[in-house]
Amino acid sequence: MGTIVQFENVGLRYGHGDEVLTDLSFSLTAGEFYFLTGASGAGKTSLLKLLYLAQRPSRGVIRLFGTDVVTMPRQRMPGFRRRIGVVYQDFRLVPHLSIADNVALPLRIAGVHEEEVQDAVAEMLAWVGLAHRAGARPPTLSGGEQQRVAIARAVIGRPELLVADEPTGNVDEAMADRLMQLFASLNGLGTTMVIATHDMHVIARIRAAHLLRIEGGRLSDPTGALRFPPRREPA
Ligand SMILES: Nc1ncnc2c1ncn2[C@@H]1O[C@H](COP(=O)(O)OP(=O)(O)OP(=O)(O)O)[C@@H](O)[C@H]1O
Repeated sequence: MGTIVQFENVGLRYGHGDEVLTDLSFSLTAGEFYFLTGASGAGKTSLLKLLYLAQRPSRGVIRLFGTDVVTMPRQRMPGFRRRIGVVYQDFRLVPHLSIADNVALPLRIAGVHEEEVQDAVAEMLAWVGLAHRAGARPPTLSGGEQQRVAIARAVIGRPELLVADEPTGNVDEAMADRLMQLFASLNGLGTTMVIATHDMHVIARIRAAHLLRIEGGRLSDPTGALRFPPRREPA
């Protein structure tokens, strides 16, 4: 498996403040499962934003799918973003669209045939336990339900890279287990996973996953995934 993400001496500061991410140099291997942990404010969301191209670094090089995305012309960004599924911490659902239409968005943008879209949306909504709410608008859902819609939308297009920010933060343990099964299946189909979470129960669900930890804007690597060839164990 090749390298899907490569950071070289990356730093990030917001405005004129101190660097919130410092000297990040690592690469992620395609097809692997990574958890990102760290205390509140350590820089997890900032690192994920760099990964899904919502933020440019203040210094350093980031290569995604083999291309330097820092110097890449802006007009190429949307093509790259379509290869990445994102579960945002604040969900970012489109409030005036039904849940089914929110989940369908990535497939419609990709020009998938409508019949196929309908089947895939029905399957995804059933998986996240929201088939009965398909016609509802996001503002009428609970936080946990909105989170499940956001996950369904992020995974439906089988992205090459899935980036998720605390994706089980608003659901109970049984649903968290179910969502982790969904992530494991997607990973089994070849998607590289990067999931920020505080939840050790969730981390324990994926035995083959690598753990990355951010402390004070610096990355450490308790499982050695970044220094040695990745382990491959059954999930
Ligand atoms: N848009 C911004 N402007 C200025 N500072 C920011 C901005 N976003 C984040 N920060 C600062 O960057 C640091 C890292 O924040 P970040 O959101 O990446 O942490 P986190 O590990 O995701 O935290 P949490 O677990 O609470 O979501 C914090 O000190 C935060 O205040």
